[in-house]
Amino acid sequence: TVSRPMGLRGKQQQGTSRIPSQFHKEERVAMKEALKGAIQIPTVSFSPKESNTTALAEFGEYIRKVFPTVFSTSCVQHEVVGEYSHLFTVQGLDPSLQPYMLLAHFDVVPASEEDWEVPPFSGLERDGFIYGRGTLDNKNSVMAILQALELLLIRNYIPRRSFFIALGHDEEVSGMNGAQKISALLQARGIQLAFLVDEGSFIVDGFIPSLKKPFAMISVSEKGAINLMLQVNMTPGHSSAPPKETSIGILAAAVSRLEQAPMPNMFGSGSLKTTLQHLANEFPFPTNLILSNLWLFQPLVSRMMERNYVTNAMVRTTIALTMFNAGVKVNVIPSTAQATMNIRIHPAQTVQEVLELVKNIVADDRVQFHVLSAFDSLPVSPSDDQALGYQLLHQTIRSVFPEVSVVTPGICIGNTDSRHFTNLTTGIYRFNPLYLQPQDFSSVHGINEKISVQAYETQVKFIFELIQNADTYQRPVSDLHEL
Ligand SMILES: CCCCCCCCCCCCCCCCCC(=O)N[C@@H](Cc1ccccc1)C(=O)O
Ligand SMILES: [Zn+2]
Ligand SMILES: [Zn+2]
Repeated sequence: TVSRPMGLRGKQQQGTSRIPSQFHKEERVAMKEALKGAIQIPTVSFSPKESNTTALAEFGEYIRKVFPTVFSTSCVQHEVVGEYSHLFTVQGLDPSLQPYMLLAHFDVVPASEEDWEVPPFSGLERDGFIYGRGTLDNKNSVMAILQALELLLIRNYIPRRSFFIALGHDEEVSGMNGAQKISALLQARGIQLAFLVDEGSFIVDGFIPSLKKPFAMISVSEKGAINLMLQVNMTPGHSSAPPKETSIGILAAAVSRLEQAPMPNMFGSGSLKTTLQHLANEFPFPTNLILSNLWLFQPLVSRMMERNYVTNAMVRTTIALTMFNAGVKVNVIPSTAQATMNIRIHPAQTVQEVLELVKNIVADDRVQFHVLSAFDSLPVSPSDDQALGYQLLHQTIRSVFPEVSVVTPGICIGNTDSRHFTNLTTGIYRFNPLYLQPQDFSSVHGINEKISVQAYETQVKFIFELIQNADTYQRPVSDLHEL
């Protein structure tokens, strides 16, 4: 499918000429150095209660220093929210246009020095790549958004459509103090957004072996989640005379049953089916035929999707055992054993349905269930011809990445700060304008996270174009006739 963005025409905004996304050599050097400096500030979120607050504050000082025009232009207002997060309001010339939001986060997950080829907070450049924690998740977006705005303002660009830039400081530990407070603040001000763009998907390359060409996936929803703790209490005692069953044994058997019984495959009622239908013609024979006839081959394709961890996560609710605690001494049988799991809910299921399934699989009354937190999957944002945010992303992908022939809606298997903004818009799109291969995906929250200098420049270019495209949008002619 060579899909074209509908409803957008490449017209210039009246009175303001389009600014080409070409950057001088000095600007390109400055932009990569600015990213390196951002990586060097260890803005680590360890837990909801523990983060490197010195680094979070330093980051605020840093962006003031490297983006002076953003902070000194009268059409841009800046506020600190929740102590460390940042909200920029860029006032456009035309108040009749509904504002949008660009969202990103600058906290990062921890990184242990010894496993990396280069120190994770060095921002070192090697063979055309900048290394470090946050280069893909998500300081690249934070810096690229501010960089693009800085460059537009330096060129005297005045936006027509107002927009917000929200930069969260605690996304990696749930976003309750950053994104959620920004959302509440804007709601109190009566703001409704036309759409919002956040992290969460990419131009994906090499995740499906027979698909040789990369394609852009814009995530229009994200999975729900449950953090669930299972606990077994039994009588403690001397290990020399053990009972037939212990708290540890009972709990281990319960979690093993969960691992052995995956949740049902929901391929038929999920967005991966739509994604694959968009991609059908990109596959060689006979896969193209199979994907074009899912009415017949759905059972086969749904099983194929289970073979890879990422596509498996797109077709079902997954359960990851992440913490297991019991016992304090080698000759003491402990009274309590606890296992904590992180469940990611497929949009076709609810929190309640999943909890019921889990209870039925565990099927042991001695196992207690403690729901630590839970939320359903996020609403599906529109991706039709009239969906402004989706169409603007589509248009911008086609102009900045002309080699990418397919743009498709998809689902984000992780959670993002964007989930705190459902009160402000129905158009939430998760897309990072970067190529992502399976090895890059492993580096996110893993080791040797890196971004190529060229990819970062392209990300800046993408946002530079997106902001201008948001100002030149015109409703399709067919729509106007209906008025
Ligand atoms: C046709 C199929 C093709 C396959 C495409 C493969 C695409 C792979 C792209 C995957 C991108 C996943 C990006 C996920 C971003 C999630 C960010 C994140 O880690 N968020 C945390 C947030 C969180 C939530 C709650 C508590 C603490 C943190 C997360 O754990 O989800
Ligand atoms: Zn992230
Ligand atoms: Zn992350």
